[in-house]
Formats: sequence, structure tokens, C-alpha cells
Amino acid sequence: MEELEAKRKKKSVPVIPWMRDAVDISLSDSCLLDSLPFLDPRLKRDLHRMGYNSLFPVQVAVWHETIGPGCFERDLCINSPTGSGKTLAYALPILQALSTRTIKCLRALVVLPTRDLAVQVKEVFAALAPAVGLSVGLAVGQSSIANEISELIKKPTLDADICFGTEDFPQQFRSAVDILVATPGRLMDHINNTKGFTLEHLCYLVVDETDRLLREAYQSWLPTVLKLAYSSNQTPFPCEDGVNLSTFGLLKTIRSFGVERGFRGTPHPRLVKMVLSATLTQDPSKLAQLDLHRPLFLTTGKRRYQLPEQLKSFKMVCKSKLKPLYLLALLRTLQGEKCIVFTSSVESTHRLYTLLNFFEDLQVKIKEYSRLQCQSIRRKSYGMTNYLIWHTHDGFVKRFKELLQKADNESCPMYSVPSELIESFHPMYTAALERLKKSVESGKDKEGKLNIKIDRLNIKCAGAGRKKDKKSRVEEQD
Ligand SMILES: Nc1ncnc2c1ncn2[C@@H]1O[C@H](COP(=O)(O)OP(=O)(O)OP(=O)(O)O)[C@@H](O)[C@H]1O
Repeated sequence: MEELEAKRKKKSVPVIPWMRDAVDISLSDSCLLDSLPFLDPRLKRDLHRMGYNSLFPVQVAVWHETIGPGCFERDLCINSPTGSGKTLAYALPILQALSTRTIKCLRALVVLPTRDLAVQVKEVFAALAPAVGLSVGLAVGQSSIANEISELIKKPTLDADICFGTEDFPQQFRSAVDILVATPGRLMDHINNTKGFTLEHLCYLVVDETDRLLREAYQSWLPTVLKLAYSSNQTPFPCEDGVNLSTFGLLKTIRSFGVERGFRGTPHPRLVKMVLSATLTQDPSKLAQLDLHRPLFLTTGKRRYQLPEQLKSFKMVCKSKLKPLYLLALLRTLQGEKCIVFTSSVESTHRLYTLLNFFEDLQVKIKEYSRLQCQSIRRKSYGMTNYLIWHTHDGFVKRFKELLQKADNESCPMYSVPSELIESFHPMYTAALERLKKSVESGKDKEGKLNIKIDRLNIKCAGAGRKKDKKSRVEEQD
């Protein structure tokens, strides 16, 4: 009965009508840049320069809905797996659409839930924007608010040929960027406190990782952004609880004073929204918050991950207690290649990083990358990597299989490391653990990141040869 119910749920069609009438992204083929209609030659040149010679299916599908006749008539909801190229899918049409703008003001806002994601997205925009004379800003709290403001807002010297209205013109500040990539918290800081920061000219709003952003209110950033963006063309928008527009007195903008040439008297373009996710919610109440206009749903179906075609994946199965040894052997066999090792928690990352650094003769340069490091250090670690290795806890075999299923990649051959090689690491491993223990005991790990877990490391060490006590066995299940 339960099984039947589960099957029924799996097959259930979306309750939202426009979701039933979806565009299937997988029906789009990759498209060579040279065959892509309407692409600005300057963008094409820079895409080639970046080594992009064709667009991925999701990028082609979005391009067809956003460029050319009937462009941006509908808001887009894009459901496409991680790694499928969603960033360029929205960045390229926005850059192309803004490439003809004459006056700089904030016209596109991309919101992401985390600083790291926002930094990556900003880099994609920044690689292409200069080709068409556009500037991109970042509001994520990476630098001080003062630095950020100086990047985003500039005091203009008033150009003689700008057509002013008859009203007093108190504005001294103008946007220094055409496109802003932001996290919700810092965005709200600028909305509430940064003089001259305005969303009044906003034409494009991208909500990336939509599910995550809709799950949390993040200071009501979404109703606030919509209200502010709509307010410039007097679109009625119901005031959400807790959003008091009177607090945005600073947001009188140059548009409302009739400064921007060509805008006066012409209807304000609709605020176009693109919302993206690898697992887009089908919950009508959640999606309603986005106030989508005739939404068009582009989807690849339920698949959550997409692995690059060139990526080869292998699995190594070993007893939990032997994982560090297998990892060492693997690192040795991959010597010279760059790797990322994922672990299941920040603490595990720090433990493993510290442990690996106690191995003599490993001849591998190791960097730690987790939220324990500050942003600048994390950024330096980018680009170090080619390989992905997954190293995580015991329930993993099942989860790994599920993950491969989600990625449509169920055939994952075994990777074998000679057992002699693993054995040969035993003495080195025991010595490293000893050194680690001494280091913790002598208080060298000043931040205390290891203290709580050190006995767990000892257990794993003991697991390689010694008998375990009850506590150890319980902890090893973790
Ligand atoms: N047209 C293209 N040609 C070659 N590489 C591309 C192209 N588009 C994107 N890529 C690369 O593919 C990778 C995945 O792209 P991207 O990060 O945009 O995917 P995504 O769907 O946004 O993933 P996520 O959900 O993790 O954000 C990136 O390394 C990007 O540089």
C-alpha cells in the first residue's frame, strides 16, 4: 500500500497548470556559438576566448526564450541539474539585452543564498560584461560595507547634456554598476542604509538556488525587492507583513526625478524574472511569493545532478576504519594530479587536513577549504583542483548509489589500489596520528578545532589494529 502511494506520488503531475506545460530542456541540443542567432559578436569573441565554443542545452533553451522576437515576454522558471550551466544560461541573455544601454544604472540583480555562490556567479558576469561596456558589482559582505558602497555607488559630476526635470534634484549618487550579484542579507543592508542605492531601474531579477532562497525569509528581501522594483511603474503590489516602505525614504531615485534621458514618458519595461534551481519547488504558495508573470517552465525533469560527459567516476569500498589509509594510497597513486576531497562536516575537513599535514614524505600540498577559513583564503584555494574524491561516513555506500542514480550514472567501476600499497602506509599513518595527538596535547591547535574529536581519530587509529572499546564502536557509527 505504502509502495503504491510512493509510486503514485512519484508519478504525480504538478498541481500548478503552467508547470504541466513545460519546455523539455533535454530536447534542446548544444549549439555552436557561430550558429547562435542574434549573439553580439563582442560576446561571441569573449566566449571563444574563454574556451566556450558552444552553448549547453539549458543555455540554448533559455536563449531561445529570451532573445529575438517575443523576447522576455514571460518570466522563466528553470529547473536544471547542478553543473548543467545555468549561470551562463541567464548571464548571457542579460548581458546581450543590456549591451545597448546608454546610461549606467542598476538594471539587473542576481540573488544567491551564499557568498561563495555569489562570487562564482559574479566572475562569470565579470568575464563577459566589459566586452559590451557593462560593469558588475558584488554585494556579499566580502569587504567592508564602505568598500562595497564605493564599488557600487559613485558621486557623478553632472554632465551638461543630461536633461534634468523641473523638480529640485537632490540626487548626488548614481550606480557604478549595471548588474549586481548579491546575497540577501547584504542586499538588504544596501537597500536600508546605502544612500543612492536604488532598484528603481531594475529590469531583470534572477533568483538562483530559488528553493533555498524561498525556504528562508532572509529579512523579507523578496517582497522588499519586488515592491521597490515595482514602485517605479506604480504596479500595485500587496504590502507584506514587516515590509514598511516608509523606511526606504532614501530610495528616491534619479528615475523618479526624470533625469534619465529617454525614459521620461515612455512606459517602464516590465521587471523580468528568471528563477532557477536544480530542484525547483512545486509548492504553489512558495512560488506565489515570486509573483511570476505568465511563467514558462523549462525543465530537465527530476534529475538533480549532471556530471560533465568527460568526467570519469570510480568507487572505492573499504572499511570505515581504513578510509584514511585508502585515501593516502589514492593520493599517492594520483600524485601530481590536483584533487578535491569532500568530507561530511567542517570538523572532518579540519581533522583530515591536520592529519594529512602530519604525514612526512607525502609530497602533496594540501589546503583546507571550509567555512573555518576566511573568504580570501578560500578564494585562493579555487582553481587548485581537477579531481573529485568523495570521502565520507559509513552510510555512504547507500547514499552514493542514490547520488549516482540521481546523476543517471549507475555504472561506476571500482578503483583498485594495491593492498601492499595500503599496508605500506600503516606505519606512516600511526606515526602521523601520534604527532597529531602530541600537537593537540601541547595546545598547538590553539583554535581548539580538534580537541573535541581527537579521541575519534585515535579510535580510527586503533581500528587499524587494536581492539575497540564500546564507546569507540558507538562513535565510529557516526
Ligand atoms: N557553454 C559552455 N561551454 C563550456 N563550459 C561551460 C559552458 N557553460 C558552463 N560551462 C562550465 O560548466 C560548469 C558548470 O556551470 P555552472 O556552474 O554554471 O552550472 P550550474 O548549473 O549553474 O551549476 P550549479 O547548480 O552548481 O550552480 C562551469 O565550470 C562552467 O564554467
